[in-house]
Amino acid sequence: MPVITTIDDLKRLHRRRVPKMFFDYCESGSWSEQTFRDNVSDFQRIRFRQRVAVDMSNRSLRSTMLGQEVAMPLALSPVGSTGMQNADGEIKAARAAERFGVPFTLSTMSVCSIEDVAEHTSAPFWFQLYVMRDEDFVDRIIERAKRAGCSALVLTLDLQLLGQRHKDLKNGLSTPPKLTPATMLDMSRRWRWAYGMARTTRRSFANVVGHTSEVGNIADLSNWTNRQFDPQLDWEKVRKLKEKWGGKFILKGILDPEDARRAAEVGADAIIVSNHGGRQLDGALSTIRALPAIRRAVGPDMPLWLDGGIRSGQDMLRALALGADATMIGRAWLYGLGAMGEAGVTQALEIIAKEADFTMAFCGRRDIRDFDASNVLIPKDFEGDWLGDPYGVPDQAPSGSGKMRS
Ligand SMILES: Cc1cc2nc3c(=O)[nH]c(=O)nc-3n(C[C@H](O)[C@H](O)[C@H](O)COP(=O)(O)O)c2cc1C
Ligand SMILES: O=C(O)C(=O)c1ccccc1
Repeated sequence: MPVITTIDDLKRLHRRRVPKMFFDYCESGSWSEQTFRDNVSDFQRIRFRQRVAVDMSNRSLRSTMLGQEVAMPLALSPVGSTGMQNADGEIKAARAAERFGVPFTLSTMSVCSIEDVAEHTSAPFWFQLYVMRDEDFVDRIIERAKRAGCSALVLTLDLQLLGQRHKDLKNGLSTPPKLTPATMLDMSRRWRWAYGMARTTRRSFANVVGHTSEVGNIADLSNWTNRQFDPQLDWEKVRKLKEKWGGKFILKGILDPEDARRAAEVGADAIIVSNHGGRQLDGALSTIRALPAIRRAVGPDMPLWLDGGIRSGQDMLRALALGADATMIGRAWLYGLGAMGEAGVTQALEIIAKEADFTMAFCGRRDIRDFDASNVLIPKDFEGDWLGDPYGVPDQAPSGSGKMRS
């Protein structure tokens, strides 16, 4: 058993313990994967300002998201098919998040159902909705999320079509997975994973199966879901869904300042700046580079959460410094889950918290809520210099001038 001290260590163990088909599913971006890579590498360009001889005792990572107290300003992003990375994965991840004190988001495309996760946790979680063509499906799943006590609806806007990921196509990834002699051999070699999957009955998209008469009878669930993603989603539908839900309403998948303004106009309680982890529009900006202009577009008071590319506590701080109020992680917790189940998700959260805590201290901050643009150095060309620039880069560099978001 290797010593685990970083998110990368968890990823290596995930790769070893989970069938290649599912590891690849987690680790892919669309097409050339440029945006997937940029999401991670653009963070590295932001440097910290080391400060000394500042009292570093009594530090706090605590913050709030939608008025809810959180152990650190970070939530678990929704990840479809989580229960295929590790048996009962959604329940394990939700429990790890609850124990740690950060929100968990359950994907529409989950293996464990909404009710099943609610039964195995006590803190309310958030439900992520994919808008499907079948309105009856959408109505009923919203009702189920309400009944299960979900405390916020996260509406994902960047998947009206499913992005093309070469690895998944080459691996023949589908639900249920295609079982060839090669994939079966691979699965049997990952004995921990296989043992877990053999013991559980949770092996398909439980939120969807049995929900309409169509699903449950068909052999290839993937086909049904891919056909169901709604290409006609528009802002009017978004507004109606907000009304239908009637509770805290979060919009996920915003990457453009114009769309961020629209999201604020329809009354989103929070906006998640996201490009779906580089899995949808390849060649789009990384989320950390898109963030400052989005903050300028929506003003200081709109809750903005950055999602995409976060692999350390340092990245979480960088996002806060560039204008986010909080952050979301996808793969970072999924690596933990694939590597070691619930304990792995907990370890991912502990790694991030520890890195953030030390980095904050070295920068002369004791309270994460005070970490801001004055704590980092941003390269002059960071926001780019694009032709016909909708991102409106200001002449004045934000660093050193106090909070970028105020
Ligand atoms: C394997 C995988 C499955 C995902 N499934 C969903 C999903 O069902 N719903 C959703 O809104 N986003 C989904 N996403 C996107 C994540 O919520 C999140 O935006 C992304 O992972 C953030 O990037 P990061 O992995 O670099 O943290 C998925 C991402 C991955 C890697
Ligand atoms: O893979 C994804 O990114 C995703 O969101 C999804 C789409 C369909 C089924 C499961 C997850």
